[in-house]
Amino acid sequence: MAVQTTEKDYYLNFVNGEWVPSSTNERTKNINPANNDDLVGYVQKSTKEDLDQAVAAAKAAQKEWKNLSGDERGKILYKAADILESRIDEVAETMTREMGKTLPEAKGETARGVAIFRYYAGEGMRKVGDVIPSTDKDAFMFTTRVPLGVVGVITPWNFPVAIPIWKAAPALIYGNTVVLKPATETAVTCAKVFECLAEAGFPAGVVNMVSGPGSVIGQGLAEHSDVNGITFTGSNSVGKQIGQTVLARGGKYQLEMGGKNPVIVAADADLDLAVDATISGGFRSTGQKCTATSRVIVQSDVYEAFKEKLLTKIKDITIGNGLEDNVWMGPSASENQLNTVLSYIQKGVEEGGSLLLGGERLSGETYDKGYFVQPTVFEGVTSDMTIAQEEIFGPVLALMKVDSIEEALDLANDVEYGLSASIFTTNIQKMLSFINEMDAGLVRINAESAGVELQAPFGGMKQSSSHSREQGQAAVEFFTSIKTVFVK
Ligand SMILES: NC(=O)C1=CN([C@@H]2O[C@H](COP(=O)(O)OP(=O)(O)OC[C@H]3O[C@@H](n4cnc5c(N)ncnc54)[C@H](O)[C@@H]3O)[C@@H](O)[C@H]2O)C=CC1
Ligand SMILES: O=C(O)CCC(=O)C(=O)O
Repeated sequence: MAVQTTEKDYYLNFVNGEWVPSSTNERTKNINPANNDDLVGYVQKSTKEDLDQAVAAAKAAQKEWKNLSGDERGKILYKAADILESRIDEVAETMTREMGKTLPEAKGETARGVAIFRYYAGEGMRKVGDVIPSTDKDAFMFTTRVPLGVVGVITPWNFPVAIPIWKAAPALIYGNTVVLKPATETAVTCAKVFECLAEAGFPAGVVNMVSGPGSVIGQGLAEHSDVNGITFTGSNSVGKQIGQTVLARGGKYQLEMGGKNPVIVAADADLDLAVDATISGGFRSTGQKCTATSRVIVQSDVYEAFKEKLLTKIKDITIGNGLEDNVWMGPSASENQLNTVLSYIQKGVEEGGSLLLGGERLSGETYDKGYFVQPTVFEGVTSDMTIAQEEIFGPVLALMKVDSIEEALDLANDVEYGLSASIFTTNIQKMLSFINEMDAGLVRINAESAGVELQAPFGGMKQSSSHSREQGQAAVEFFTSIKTVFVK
């Protein structure tokens, strides 16, 4: 196996079992968003020609790969898990340097990647179909599943290890081959995951990675007639464009997009628990999760008490370079993302929200070379304001006061998204109303809005997804087709 770099800090594409530069040899420089003097590495700025080579390799490898037994494919996934586990510290440190989340979070995410590999490795030994009684007494009818073929995987920068793995691992175990386009912002971290895949011994062409601009490599994958399915996580606008492109050529697609996730705090809630979960859900990963809490809907009886506890605790948050001990929140992942967050904050003020805390870019010696923003809390936010409707992807909470749980539920549902939602209450009737009435793919009771478990289905309602689900057993629905067999 060729080594992954031609020079220190240069990361190549992985195509047909080899590490290769892009055909133009152009690169993008990735720096640490906590300290822009820190160079993380250079990644390939690939072209359509590079992509075509990867797709051709994946297509050529697919038949032999699908004809292995599930157990044989699973053994390679187990090996990938072991290799990633042995490199957890290095991969996590790269993640922290490349996109800013704190080292404990990055380690947790890498460990989750290991567990996802193992979960899907085990899938190779599980049932693939059902026996269905035929109306003909002499016939035998059953279902089996077949892979799609070549799967294009387009991933974002906010979970640079877990998302590529939770899409690629099920694709592979069910017999598909993969061409993955990582977000450029975190393509070094993804290259390290691919080093693990390269070492695990996948046959040439089964897994490929091509980095480069979304408009060229992402759009190129969506348009490619030899790519049978596209799985995407990222922004709503790009997701919809991909969906339309793939649909137009009759391919299969799966989109996981934004969220505008509420937490409801009922009058009977354990307020300390609700405060901790709101902070964790809203500010971990600097608010850059599609499952992040962004709207906090509080019953008026406990509004002032909740607000006081929340603001007191937020003031204790330590902000800085996520590699340092005792730092709880890192920077925004890029200058672009920081500017997006600051512009939403400005809009919040202009549209009449009251800024209770934060709202500024952090400055001073620790912060000037990075993209740090203060944890920010608004109150007096109404549903018609931009910060109550659009995904911010930053550490910004909007407090909204309501008189009843019915009003809270109406407000919680009054957005175009429906990914995740939480309620804090000790009352069983309120829990049940919330479970029934909340339009979200993930509803959580007395727990923060983020917190996806790899063995459970994950995906959103309304504009948050293509109405499909990924992870857990649900993944089989996207990555395979059912074949109904009738034997007589
Ligand atoms: N649902 C989620 O988990 C995520 C949501 N977002 C949201 O999107 C906003 C913007 O973040 P971006 O990184 O710009 O997201 P994005 O949607 O532009 O990027 C996601 C992936 O799509 C690729 N891509 C970009 N343009 C493409 C195109 N025309 N065709 C095909 N692929 C394309 C990107 O290179 C990346 O790999 C964030 O502020 C956040 O609100 C971003 C990342 C993850
Ligand atoms: O909350 C999580 O663990 C997953 C979030 C996610 O899928 C995302 O932000 O893209």
